[in-house]
Formats: sequence, C-alpha cells, structure tokens
Amino acid sequence: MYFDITPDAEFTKTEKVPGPTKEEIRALVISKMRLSDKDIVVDIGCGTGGLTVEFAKRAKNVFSVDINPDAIKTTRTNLEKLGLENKVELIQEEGFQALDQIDDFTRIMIGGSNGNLDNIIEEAYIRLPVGGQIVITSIVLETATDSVRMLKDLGAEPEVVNLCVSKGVMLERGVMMKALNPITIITARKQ
Ligand SMILES: C[S@@+](CC[C@H](N)C(=O)[O-])C[C@H]1O[C@@H](n2cnc3c(N)ncnc32)[C@H](O)[C@@H]1O
Repeated sequence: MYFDITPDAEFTKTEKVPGPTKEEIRALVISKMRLSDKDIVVDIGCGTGGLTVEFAKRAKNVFSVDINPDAIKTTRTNLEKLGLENKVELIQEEGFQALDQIDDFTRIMIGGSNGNLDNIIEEAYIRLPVGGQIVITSIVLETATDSVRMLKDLGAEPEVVNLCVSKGVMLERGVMMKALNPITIITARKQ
C-alpha cells in the first residue's frame, strides 16, 4: 500500500493546462476515495495528472478523461515519468460522453465538468455499484452547491469538506504563511 504523495514540484507542467491538484488536497482526496487495489477508477478532468498518478499507484486500473488534448498529453508525460503508464487508459473526450466507453468502474473523481456537471454526476452515480464512491473537487462555489443538490436528488447523503491550506514561505525574518485557494470536496457513497 502506498502512503506517499508525489510532491507538486515533480510534475511536468504546461501553460495550457491547470497545474496538479496541490499535494495536501490530493492526500485528502485519496482518503475520501476509500481506494483499494481492486478498484477501477475514473478521473474526469485529469488535467496535469496530479490525481491520476495517485490513483494509479493504488488502484487496479484508471480511466483518465479530459476534453483538452494538452491535458491528455501532460498526464501521459507525468505517468511515464513515474512509471505508471500501464495502469491508465487516457481518453480525450467530454466527460459525460467518455463514461459511455467505460465499464464496471467502482470509484469516480470529478475534477472538471464545465457545463455538464449534472449529466456527469447522474450517469456516474447511477452506474456505480452499491458501496462505490464519488468525489468532486470544486474551486467554484456553484460547483459545490450544484453537486450537493444533484446528489441529494439521486438519494445520496453527500459529505462536504472545505479545505483551506496555507504553506510556509521561508523569509529571512521568519516563516510567512501563504494561503492557497480554498477547495471544497464533496463525497458520496452509493447507497
Ligand atoms: C482543475 S483541472 C484538474 C486538475 C487535476 N485534478 C490534476 O490534479 O492535475 C480541470 C480539468 O478538467 C477539464 N475539463 C473541464 N470540463 C471538462 C469536461 N466537461 N469533460 C472533460 N474534461 C473537462 C479541463 O480541461 C481541465 O484540464
């Protein structure tokens, strides 16, 4: 079982793709996903591959989806760098449409859903097996409130956690705490 989280600085980044989910946030997402090595994970909005690499270290296999071809390229680069490419199938597609191509997933992470959040959540939740887990990260408040509404409509009992992380910057006169963007994490277990 892996306990390490890959440091942010180890990821290859590109200007055209948002950077990896920060390592402290990734640590909590991994815990909320309740992953085992039997799980089949879908990562919608894989971006730089920050979460995909964490899932690949721990799960049986991973399907990573992004609408942006540069994100798929960047995620591939990061998987290869860490020797994890064999665990992951990359799909360049809109998240909702990609779900049609993926069978028997047991965990789903939604980290990007522009314009299609409701459809992705509904399709994902309905297809998860009982005990399966859905996790959504949001920087925009509306994504969080829409996710909660949608999950409640589907009969789930969502949990909501807001994470405000500050990191120390070493100055000559001391340590200055610098705040990162607050992230809301919504989690639900399929009932
Ligand atoms: C904040 S980034 C995710 C970062 C990623 N979790 C990581 O750790 O590297 C969001 C990503 O979602 C993708 N995205 C947004 N809407 C999407 C959709 N409807 N379908 C698929 N991907 C989408 C964007 O292209 C972007 O790469």
